[in-house]
Amino acid sequence: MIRVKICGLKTLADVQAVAAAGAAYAGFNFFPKSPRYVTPAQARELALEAPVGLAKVALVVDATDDLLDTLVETVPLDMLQLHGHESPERVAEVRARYGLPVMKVLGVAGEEDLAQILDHSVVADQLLIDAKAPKGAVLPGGNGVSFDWRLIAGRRWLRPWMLAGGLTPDNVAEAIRLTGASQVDVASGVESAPGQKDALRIAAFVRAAAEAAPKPKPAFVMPS
Ligand SMILES: O=C(O)c1ccccc1N[C@@H]1O[C@H](COP(=O)(O)O)[C@@H](O)[C@H]1O
Repeated sequence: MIRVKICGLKTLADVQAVAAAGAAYAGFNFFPKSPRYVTPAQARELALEAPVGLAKVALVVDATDDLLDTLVETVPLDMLQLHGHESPERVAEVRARYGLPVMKVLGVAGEEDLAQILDHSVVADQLLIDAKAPKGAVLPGGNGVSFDWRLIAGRRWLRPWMLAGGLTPDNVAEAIRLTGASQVDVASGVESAPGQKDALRIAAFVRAAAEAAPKPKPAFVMPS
């Protein structure tokens, strides 16, 4: 089974579309420059509407303890997604301070970016392997940019991981087959305009990911 995270939900209709499609994670974005930004109070209202079983993830970028304190006190959360330049030491600190699972995002553009994944896999609960943001981009993620998936084909890490970066309903199946990902994350690829989620694209994305899941091998039957 492929677990899908839809990131950057802003409305109740978004939460309903994500739940109806069968996604596993709903992401709320607390990076103020993002077109997907929500305030802690808005996220609280949305998170309270999420059905049981839909994990609520807070996306933050180099967040201060003050922001994290506010989020954890305001929003019922299941996971923190650290999408900035957080060091392994900071990841460990956040984990210890809040007692929530932490997913650390690592940006990949080339082979040289793979070592950092190993460093973080010792401390994070999950890893999110995303494309590195293009030079000069305002957003550190959510740019609809992919990396060369062959760089991580067949690789395994110590922790559960997700693939992100430029995924869409049209390419997610190929991305899963090439990388062996069992979890995928998308923001812009299921939108009709920046920050505007599209329920049909969300459903198509989750369906395409599910169809790409490796099929269980039939049991071997001894010929008589
Ligand atoms: O989506 C954003 O606006 C965003 C802002 C700041 C950091 C991360 C952000 N999004 C994350 O990036 C991945 C990939 O996005 P995309 O699918 O390529 O648009 C996304 O899944 C979010 O976790």
